Amino acid sequence: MSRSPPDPRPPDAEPVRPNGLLLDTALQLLERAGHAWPPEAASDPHVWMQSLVDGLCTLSSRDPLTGLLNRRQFEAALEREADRAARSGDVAMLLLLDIDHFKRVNDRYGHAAGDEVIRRVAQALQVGVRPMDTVARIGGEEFAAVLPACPPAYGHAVAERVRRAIEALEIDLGLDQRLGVTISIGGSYAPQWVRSSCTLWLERADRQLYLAKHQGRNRVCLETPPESQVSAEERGLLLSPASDFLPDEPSSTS
Ligand SMILES: Nc1nc2c(ncn2[C@@H]2O[C@H](COP(=O)(O)OP(=O)(O)OP(=O)(O)O)[C@@H](O)[C@H]2O)c(=O)[nH]1
Repeated sequence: MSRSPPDPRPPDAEPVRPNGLLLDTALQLLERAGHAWPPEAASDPHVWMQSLVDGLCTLSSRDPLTGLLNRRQFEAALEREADRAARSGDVAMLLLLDIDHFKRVNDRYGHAAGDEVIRRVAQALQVGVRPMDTVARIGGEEFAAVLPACPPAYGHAVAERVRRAIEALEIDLGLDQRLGVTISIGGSYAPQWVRSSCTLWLERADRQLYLAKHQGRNRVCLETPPESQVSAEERGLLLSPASDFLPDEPSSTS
């Protein structure tokens, strides 16, 4: 006879009722976020459950204002990219982007206008990079992007393209009001062949962002890519098949 698993919660804890409070809360959250249920969800419980789970996953991984990834998910993506750069020797670039004088936008036009500016900047950033790049909103008016396979020869051009696209935005605030904003961008590269920490990678980009702000804003500052400390011979060893490292077969004539 099968027995139910032990309940680890204290004996006086409220029972978790799948159709009770928990579910109500989840449904309220989805409703507030404007979750779109597929029409079949009304008649098919599997579709309903899948849509519920998908909706909750989206809520926990995306920024509700812009739909971009949130900071937590971005850090996970950055970890994966740092690993890949260390293993493959691929050059990955990290960009940190911060809207200039954003406080003035809120103060002058109101918080709703500020939100609209954040949404439009997010859209411009998303379309300004490749589909393989990861873009996130990591703070109030701060964004980040990690761009795999982005060598220094292209890095500046890519960041400049994004900066110019945002500078060219004409943000419609209604009542015939149009607003332009600028953005400062700092960037750094993941060290190839060496597993560094994402914290250090972020700190280096943040230093460049500070420089961009300090030098007058509306500009791109990228660090000089770190010189690889790995020699060509070592790289060869890293890429060789594992069989190259097996000890030689003992000779039968010795
Ligand atoms: N509308 C809106 N404003 C936000 C949001 N999150 C943060 N902010 C505002 O963003 C502003 C950030 O201002 P600061 O950090 O002083 O920076 P700044 O005015 O952009 O100046 P610099 O970065 O130095 O160019 C603050 O006024 C915050 O209240 C949001 O989600 N919506």
